[in-house]
Amino acid sequence: MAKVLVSDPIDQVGVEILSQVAQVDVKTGLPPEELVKIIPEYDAMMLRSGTRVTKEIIEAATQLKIIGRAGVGVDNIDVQAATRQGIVVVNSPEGNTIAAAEHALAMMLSLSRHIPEANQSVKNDKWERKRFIGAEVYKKTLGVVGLGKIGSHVANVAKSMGMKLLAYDPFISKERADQLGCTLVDLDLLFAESDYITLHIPKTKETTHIINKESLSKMKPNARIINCARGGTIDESALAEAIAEGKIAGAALDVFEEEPLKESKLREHENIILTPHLGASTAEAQVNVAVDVAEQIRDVLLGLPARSAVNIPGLTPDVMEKMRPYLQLAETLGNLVGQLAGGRIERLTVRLQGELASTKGQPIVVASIKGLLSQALRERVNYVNAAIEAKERGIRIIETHDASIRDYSDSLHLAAQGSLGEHSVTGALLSDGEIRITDVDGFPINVPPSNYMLFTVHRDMPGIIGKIGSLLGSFNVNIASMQVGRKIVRGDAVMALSLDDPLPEGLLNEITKVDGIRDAYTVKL
Ligand SMILES: NC(=O)c1ccc[n+]([C@@H]2O[C@H](COP(=O)([O-])OP(=O)(O)OC[C@H]3O[C@@H](n4cnc5c(N)ncnc54)[C@H](O)[C@@H]3O)[C@@H](O)[C@H]2O)c1
Ligand SMILES: O=C(O)[C@H](O)COP(=O)(O)O
Repeated sequence: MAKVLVSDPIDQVGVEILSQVAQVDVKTGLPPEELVKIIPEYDAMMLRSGTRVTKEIIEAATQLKIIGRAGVGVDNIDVQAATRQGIVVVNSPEGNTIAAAEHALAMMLSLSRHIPEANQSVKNDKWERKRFIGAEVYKKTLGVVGLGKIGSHVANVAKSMGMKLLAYDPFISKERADQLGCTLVDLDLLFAESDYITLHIPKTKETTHIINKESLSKMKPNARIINCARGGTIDESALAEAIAEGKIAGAALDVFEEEPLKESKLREHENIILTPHLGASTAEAQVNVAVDVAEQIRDVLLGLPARSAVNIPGLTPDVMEKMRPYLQLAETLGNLVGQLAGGRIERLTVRLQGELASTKGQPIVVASIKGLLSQALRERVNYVNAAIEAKERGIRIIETHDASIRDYSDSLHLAAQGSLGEHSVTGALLSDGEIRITDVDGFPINVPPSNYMLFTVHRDMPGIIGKIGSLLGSFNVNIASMQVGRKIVRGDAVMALSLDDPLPEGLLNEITKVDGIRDAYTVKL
């Protein structure tokens, strides 16, 4: 039975789903060295932001097939290392959207009305009504940085509270911003005009310290900042300083450069509200993310695709289901052309032909690469790491689309340029989904792929087919089917044989010695 390690607290419903297919061990708060020690036993891992899945842990994870993040952010996982090792990383992109948005809104209102301090004051037996004069958000300007799922929900609610909305998100269209009632502006204008600034961005190179000493100096003295997105997007010491000097009015932070928060000046100011990364911590969100991710882990352990894999973009279950026959075709052709080309492959061209040309090529390209590398890497190559493995081997991938119809309404053409020369193959699907190899090196044929195949390039002359047949017979190799493709009579031709048995050692060499044979290749599909 498969084994799943749950290394952060998740809702019990997730554990129940995983238990349908696996032994589930819930071991939270393990130090990294302990994780490195135990991870080789596990097929899957499920976590939240509390576990750092480092390169060392991934390299020790020899059985691991999937890492499930019960939440959105995967910045605590070395996704690159996982991808290289063919481990799928999945998350729950929407399970905690509402929880995080509501936390940001709660932070904004708490800041405006001094709720945490007022609460503390009453609990300390005081009644300080004058001390806690607040500010209304009605008719104030909210600057939303990052207008994705959470930013959009915050904008929607803020609009209904009568706020004016500015937004900065270089990847969002004006139409989308208009729909949400937001005016898209540049960052400097957003900083200068906003009374409240809320961050809903991932931490990237561009967003690291997007709020810093300089941007803080552009803000209004009454500006209040909310960060329920990611630590590191704000320069915390610059923020503490700006608030201490009265340059801005306050901040509410749920996420920090280092978590848990260590010694920090942020703790010193009354008008800074701090929560311990609680954005996703609602009962509802925890059920949503646990179900979403546990189901994906269960599916992957059952050999099914995951719906939100962050490192197999575009290969959702829908796409996999619809494209399955074409992915199989691409893998078969990739495997075939890789073996025909032999040696070191330098370039793979994938051409989607006929009606297939209108399809998104990426899944087919990935499947072609997987097939191409399968002889060298066996089960180590999968949809997750195929592209990265090709890149690391210096294989240039070219994807082209050609809508002109040939013999089949749609077909796939692969050409591999290698250290030993260039070879190409074309294949198509019959109406029942069966694969046909329809062309090898420009010679038309029509053969189904089979486990053991022999391809020869020879002079089209009498007797040659008989000689090959007798030679195979003398080695007790049974021919299941045979086809010859030629362009002109008595010119060059290609022979494709499907064999019931593998070629015995030395036979290929004998075949190449037959008069008229130019080349011979054995292939195992
Ligand atoms: N505090 C929490 O507990 C909690 C909970 C959930 C999500 N989050 C975090 O909130 C953030 C937003 O999550 P989401 O689900 O809305 O993600 P999302 O992907 O839907 O939205 C992110 C938006 O940021 C935009 N963006 C990217 N780079 C940008 C840049 N340089 N400048 C401006 N905008 C940029 C993107 O275009 C996108 O629209 C993530 O970092 C996520 O990890 C935190
Ligand atoms: O990225 C996320 O989903 C949030 O940061 C939530 O993190 P958590 O699952 O550790 O609460």
